[in-house]
Amino acid sequence: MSRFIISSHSPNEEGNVVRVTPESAGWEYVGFEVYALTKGQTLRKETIDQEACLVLLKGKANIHTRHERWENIGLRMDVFEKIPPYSVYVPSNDVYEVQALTDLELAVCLAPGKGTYPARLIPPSEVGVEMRGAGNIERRIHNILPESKPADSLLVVEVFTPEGNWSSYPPHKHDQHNLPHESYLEETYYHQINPDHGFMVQRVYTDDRSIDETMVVKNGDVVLVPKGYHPVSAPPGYEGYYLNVMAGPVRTWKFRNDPDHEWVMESKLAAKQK
Ligand SMILES: O=C[C@H](O)[C@@H](O)[C@H](O)CC(=O)O
Repeated sequence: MSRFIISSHSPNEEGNVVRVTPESAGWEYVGFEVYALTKGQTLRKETIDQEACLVLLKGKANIHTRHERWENIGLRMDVFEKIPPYSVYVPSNDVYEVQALTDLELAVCLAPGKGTYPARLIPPSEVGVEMRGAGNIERRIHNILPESKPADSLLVVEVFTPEGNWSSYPPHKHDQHNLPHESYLEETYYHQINPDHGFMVQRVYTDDRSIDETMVVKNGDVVLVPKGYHPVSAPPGYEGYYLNVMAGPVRTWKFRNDPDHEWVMESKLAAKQK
């Protein structure tokens, strides 16, 4: 098993099925958790020194923070409905309580917080939707918490890769603090697959090939991307979903394509124009 794959497990007593901390990942910024809560179950956490983006992957909930409450939020009952999710942004030094109104799958995206912004609801209407690429590198993007929306560190996005297509392609990286050309962002991929017995292929590799791992990813796996390029491929018959969390010293997404392969994007876009 690759050192970059963290597999989900059955829910523990608080419903947690996977947890990545900066310490467990061996990096500084990104944390990530997924909870599978049954109807009526409650999860309560303090954010302390981290900001959080609570993404309702599927199901409905009441969510309260220290000063705010949102009742009966949630729309999709499966990520592959491909409708943008409800999310809640919670700053550091706050607390959140999630009451599951249905069986609920909740992603908790974490990064260092300074308490700059108040807790807020991010409804589906505020999630930017775009189709990126063309042909067999076209994919659907839901920009849940992009750098155009306020947060201290977090960037959160979800991606749908059609069967037989590639995403995060041409391969790109963001592992150098070299603005304005490139930003240093740690990244997690939380994968789901439809149908769920399928697999995805993800490669993580660096220019010097000091890292070069090609992984078979199962439903519910988290892939850590500490550095390097990180393309994803969906085999025929299997649609891929992943939720990305990114964070680093500066909250901006400036990536560099692998120069060997960046011609592919222009080629596919040109072919689409014909
Ligand atoms: O750096 C961002 C992540 O790799 C993905 O969100 C990627 O950009 C998704 C895509 O372009 O297919």
